[in-house]
Parts: sequence; structure tokens; C-alpha cells
Amino acid sequence: MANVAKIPVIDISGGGGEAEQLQVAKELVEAAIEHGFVFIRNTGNDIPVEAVEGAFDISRKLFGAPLEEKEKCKYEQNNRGWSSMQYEVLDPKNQRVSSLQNSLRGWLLLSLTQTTCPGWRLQGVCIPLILSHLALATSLQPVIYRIRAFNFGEFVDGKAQQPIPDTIAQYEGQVGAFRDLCYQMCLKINTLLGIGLQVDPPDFFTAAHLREKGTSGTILRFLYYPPLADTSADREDVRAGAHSDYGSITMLFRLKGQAGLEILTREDTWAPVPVTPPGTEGDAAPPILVNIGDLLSYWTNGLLRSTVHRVVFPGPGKGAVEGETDADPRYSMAFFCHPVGTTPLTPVPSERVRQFKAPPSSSSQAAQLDPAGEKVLTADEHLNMRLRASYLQFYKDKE
Ligand SMILES: O=C(O)CCC(=O)C(=O)O
Ligand SMILES: [Fe+2]
Repeated sequence: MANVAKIPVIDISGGGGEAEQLQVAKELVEAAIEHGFVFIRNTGNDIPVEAVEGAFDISRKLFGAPLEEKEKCKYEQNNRGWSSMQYEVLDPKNQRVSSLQNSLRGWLLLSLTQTTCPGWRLQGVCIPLILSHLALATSLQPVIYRIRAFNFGEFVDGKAQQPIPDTIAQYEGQVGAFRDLCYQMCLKINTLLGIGLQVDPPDFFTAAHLREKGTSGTILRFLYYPPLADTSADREDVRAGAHSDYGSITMLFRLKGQAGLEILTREDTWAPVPVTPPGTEGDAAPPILVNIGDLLSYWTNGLLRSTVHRVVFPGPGKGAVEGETDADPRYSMAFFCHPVGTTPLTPVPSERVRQFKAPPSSSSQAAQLDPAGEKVLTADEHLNMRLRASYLQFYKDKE
């Protein structure tokens, strides 16, 4: 058995009153601080098992649809639509260069926005952070991305506000309903984080996510990874490169038996994340894997951990969790939760966050982003910075 990540499993389905809610909230916050990842048991209370299975069925239909249909819904600057990174496989040499450029941009931004810097900064850039990322990148080469993805933005009255492939047009309402369930659960997790961190008021995060207050960068993403046999990749290649997520939290749905996800542990080693962690084998559906994104880490001054993760071809005896395989096409669904775009990322009113001491070499987040101290970053500005860094080539082509 591979040395799997020890991520806690929590049941938030509740019903046990205030004391139980407080206990669950504390467990959630401890997992978010220690691992940046937590399994939420899928009891069917928040998201019915059939809704998850139904969404996976639609995803299979979507990726199986004719290419022309998907191309009509191509990825747009609003972060919605279909993207295929397969073309990058055609020129792995350039891909390596461009992914390094992408990464450098991303790390520069990350190191500017990260309050905690274990060393000296040059022009606000945390030098040790950049150096450690560079070392990581060297060890990760070659980096080839092999994902196909479809991003769904907001729905209004059950209708997507973007083109949808004809093949799944009849399921539009079902996708919207699934997205709604994810949104509701995202609010619930944000409320628990607020309670667990003793934020005043405890609904501080939740209030910032309420869609009636405006649009947000929230995305439901269907993902498809072809099996090794259908690609020119070999086992050493990466299916989805090492990254952290941009939003507040991500909720990830995976299918039983499908290997691949790994997290970078505090010891700087890659650890596989089982789809079915011990204790959940008898559940009707695998737990929902929740992770902290950069925004919530930024917002809590680095207290909550935005953990780097990736998807690989682990193979039997090569890091695959027992009972999991990379032989089949891999499907996953991620709900990237973001606060309303205009939300100012002002310090979180929590004693726990205030007491979390960033090393003396770092200054406040706002000051790093804006040395003159005139401007607090909004959620949208934060997102756009991260998207620009990730989709560098896309934005270059647009210019
Ligand atoms: O497919 C997965 O398991 C992870 C996907 C992921 O990390 C992402 O899309 O950000
Ligand atoms: Fe991710």
C-alpha cells in the first residue's frame, strides 16, 4: 500500500445541535490548518448520491460528444467553456518552457501575496519561496498537461449563461441543480470555517459568498483525463501539473477505484489521496474532498493552508493506492467556490487569525500588493491575477 496522505474524514451532515456543530467546525479548521485538505463524508444529506452520479453521467456524455460541438463552446476569457490541453502534447519541448514561464509568473504572484516569507524579500518577492518552487519544478520535469475540462459559470433560472454542447442541452437544468447543491454545501462549509475560527461575525465568509450580492468567479468544472494507453505519455508524465487552487474552497468529486491525485505534504513528499479513505468503504458514495484555495489562505494571513496537488499515472506498485487504477479514463468534478467578485479582501476579524504570527520579514498582504497602501485587493482582482498567470498563452493569443 502506498504511503497515503493522512487526511481527516469529517461528517458535517449535522442535526446534533450547537455543541456538535462547534466540535465539527473545530475539526474542520484544524484539518484546514494542518493539511489544507479534508474528506467530507457523503451521507447524501447535503448532496444526494444520485445527484453526484447523474452529474458524472452528463460529464461522460459531454466529453464523448463530437469535437465540433465542444469547439463551439471553447474556453473564453470569462473562464467558462471547454478546454483541451492535448495540443501541448504535440510539442512537449515548448510545453516545458511555457509551463515553466507560467509557473514563474504564478509563483511571483503567490510570493507577493503570501504574507509568510521565511527569509528576505526583494521588491516584495519572497526569495526562499521562489527558490523552493524552482527546485520543485526541476524535480517535476517533464510537465505535460493532459486534461480536458468544461467550466460552467453561473446559471440563471436553471439556464447556463454560456454555450452548452447540444448533446447535453437536455440536461442543462440538471447541471444547474447540481451546481446549486454544491453552492449550498460551499456556504455550509464556509459557515463552519467561520465558527471554527471564531470569526466575528461567524457568517463573515458565508456572507461574502452570497450570490444575491453579485457575480463571482465560482465554477463547476467537469474534468476528463484519457487513460495512459490513449496518449503518447509514459508513466513518468504528469496528468495535471502541480498547482494550488485559486478560490476560497474546492469541492472535488471522484469515482471509486480511480487513482491519480497526490498532495505535497509538509515533508515535501508526494502522497496519494485515496478516493475511499478508511472508514468510508461502506458509504453509498466516496467522500467529497474539500481543499483550501489560495484566496482563503491569503484571507487568513496564511493560517489556512492552500496545499499543492497534482494528478499522475501512479500504476500498480508505483504509488497507486490499493484497489485503485489508472488504466481507465478518469473523470472528476471540481466545484471552485469564490466570494462575490467585489468582496474586499480585508483582514478576517478573528482572534485566531490575528494571533497567527507571520515571520517578522513579512509585511501585511495589502502592503505587499500595493506598497503605497492605497488599495485592498478584491476577490476578482485576486482571481484575475491567478488566471492570467495560469492561462498565459491564452491571454497572449488574445492580445
Ligand atoms: O481531478 C482531480 O482529481 C483534481 C483536479 C484539480 O486539482 C483541479 O482541477 O484543480
Ligand atoms: Fe486543483
